[in-house]
Amino acid sequence: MSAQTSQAASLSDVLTKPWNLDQTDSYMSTFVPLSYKIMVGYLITIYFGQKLMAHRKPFDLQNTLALWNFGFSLFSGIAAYKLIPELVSVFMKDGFVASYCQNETYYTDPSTGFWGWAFVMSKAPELGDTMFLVLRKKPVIFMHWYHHALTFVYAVVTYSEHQAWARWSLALNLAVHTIMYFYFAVRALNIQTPRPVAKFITTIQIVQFVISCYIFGHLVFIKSANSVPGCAVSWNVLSIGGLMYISYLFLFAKFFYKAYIQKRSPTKKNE
Ligand SMILES: CC(C)(COP(=O)(O)OP(=O)(O)OC[C@H]1O[C@@H](n2cnc3c(N)ncnc32)[C@H](O)[C@@H]1OP(=O)(O)O)[C@@H](O)C(=O)NCCC(=O)NCCSC(=O)CC(=O)O
Repeated sequence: MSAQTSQAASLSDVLTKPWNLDQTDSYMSTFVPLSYKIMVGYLITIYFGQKLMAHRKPFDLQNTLALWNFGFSLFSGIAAYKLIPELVSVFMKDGFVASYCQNETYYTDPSTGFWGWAFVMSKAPELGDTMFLVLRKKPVIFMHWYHHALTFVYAVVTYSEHQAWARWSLALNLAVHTIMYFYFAVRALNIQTPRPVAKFITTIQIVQFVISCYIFGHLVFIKSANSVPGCAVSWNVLSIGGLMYISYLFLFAKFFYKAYIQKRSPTKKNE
């Protein structure tokens, strides 16, 4: 094989050339290892960023943060609009199990393929959420940085391994994030919202993780018993994702208990 043909596709190839899964896979073959390095860089930046900010005044970034959050809310809304109809259509046509076992044209279709990939890639700039917390000298709770770091790497791996389950993961997360980022944008503008609004958002986050855990449990069973031949799921994703969703469910349930039952804000001081 010549050096030219073995060269991986670049980000601009994926963005500017017509959608081609082989090309995206080629790009992702370099992005997967890079995502682990980005995750480590992210954790180091939080650590040293907080140390650096310890003796400085917090930056006043209200408007930038509002714009940032509105941007993510809008992006999530558009991506949800592009991806959810495909989930509904597969669900109606082939049933619930098929919707997390069969890829169909999810990855090869130019619309769902691209928007699914765009969702995964958006997890990198989403790490910027934490930089706003650091620069504004707000507590960075364990649940926040753990969630951001792990979700990023997990999303990249899941997409790269063409998991049919991604269809659910993306639809759920995009729907929740459209509302959550809108809430954060409104809050960044210092607009007060009734407490039930936050409670509703935490609830839909928890519902998202309950559905994810249920599907994962079933996928473990399917994979172990090979009861659905050709089910597009790997042990790699089942093990990382399974542990991830169980831990998220636990952390968000604990957050719910603290914030809305004990009424002690978990984000106003470190846990
Ligand atoms: C209702 C929630 C969305 C938010 O609850 P909170 O108690 O944190 O809400 P709050 O209104 O008291 O305070 C929000 C504070 O966060 C600041 N803030 C603004 N934008 C933010 C952003 N993009 N990410 C994290 N924090 C942000 C606000 O300025 C405000 O600070 P101040 O008022 O002090 O100026 C909750 O369910 C939640 O997720 N809390 C965990 C915090 C978090 O980081 N969540 C996002 C990632 S989890 C996620 O994304 C799950 C998923 O995948 O669905």
